[in-house]
Amino acid sequence: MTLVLEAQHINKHFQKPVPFHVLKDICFDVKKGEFASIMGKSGSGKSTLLYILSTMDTDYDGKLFLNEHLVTGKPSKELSRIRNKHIGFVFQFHYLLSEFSVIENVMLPAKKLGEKSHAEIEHEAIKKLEMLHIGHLAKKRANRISGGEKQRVAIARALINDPSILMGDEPTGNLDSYNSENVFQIFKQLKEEKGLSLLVVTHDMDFAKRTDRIIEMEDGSIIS
Ligand SMILES: Nc1ncnc2c1ncn2[C@@H]1O[C@H](COP(=O)(O)OP(=O)(O)OP(=O)(O)O)[C@@H](O)[C@H]1O
Repeated sequence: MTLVLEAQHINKHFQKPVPFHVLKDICFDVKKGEFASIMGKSGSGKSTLLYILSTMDTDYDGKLFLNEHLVTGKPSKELSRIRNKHIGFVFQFHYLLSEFSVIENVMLPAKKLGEKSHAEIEHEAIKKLEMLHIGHLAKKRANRISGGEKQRVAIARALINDPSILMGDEPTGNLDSYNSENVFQIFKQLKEEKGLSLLVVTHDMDFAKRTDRIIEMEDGSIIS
């Protein structure tokens, strides 16, 4: 079975304010089409791990593979390109550019990648927005839509380059139960219909128990 993501013996230390071994020999993988969640108490190292797995943090020991290629040690420019093309990221806060329209926000990562024409990117962005049932919001300014709609726009933006894996750091943490369920159903649909792999840090047990696998962390280690 194809491994989309593989972490081998990831260790990380913070030096300040005091030396601290924050991630201890983390080993796991995410298979193609798998929807996994990471749970654990506050401070157990979930976000620190996710930032390494998403290639945003390169200061660690161990090896990280994406689509079975080693990404550890690659130069930052190459990593940035790999990240933009292969990893979609959804945060607790949507980080949309409020002065831009919804569709402009969604198009940005594809513009940055620079592999398609403006018209092709626009067409893709409309498709993504329609898939998430927010096609009618395309021309609206990003600060003129609701919180739940903003998170769906952030998901459309994360999907614009057709990534291999979608990662989320508390993607429903700022949403009410209706919109949280909506996001869960979108993720499930992406897995089932597109074969997308998903890895989501969450505190929401109701969310996590419906994913394929819960990776539980405690004090910087995976305990189950
Ligand atoms: N830049 C940093 N320097 C030093 N220590 C840090 C730094 N960032 C995080 N930590 C510490 O590392 C530990 C893990 O933090 P992390 O944010 O990964 O936990 P978490 O499991 O995601 O927590 P939460 O659920 O509250 O978001 C915590 O003890 C935190 O205080």
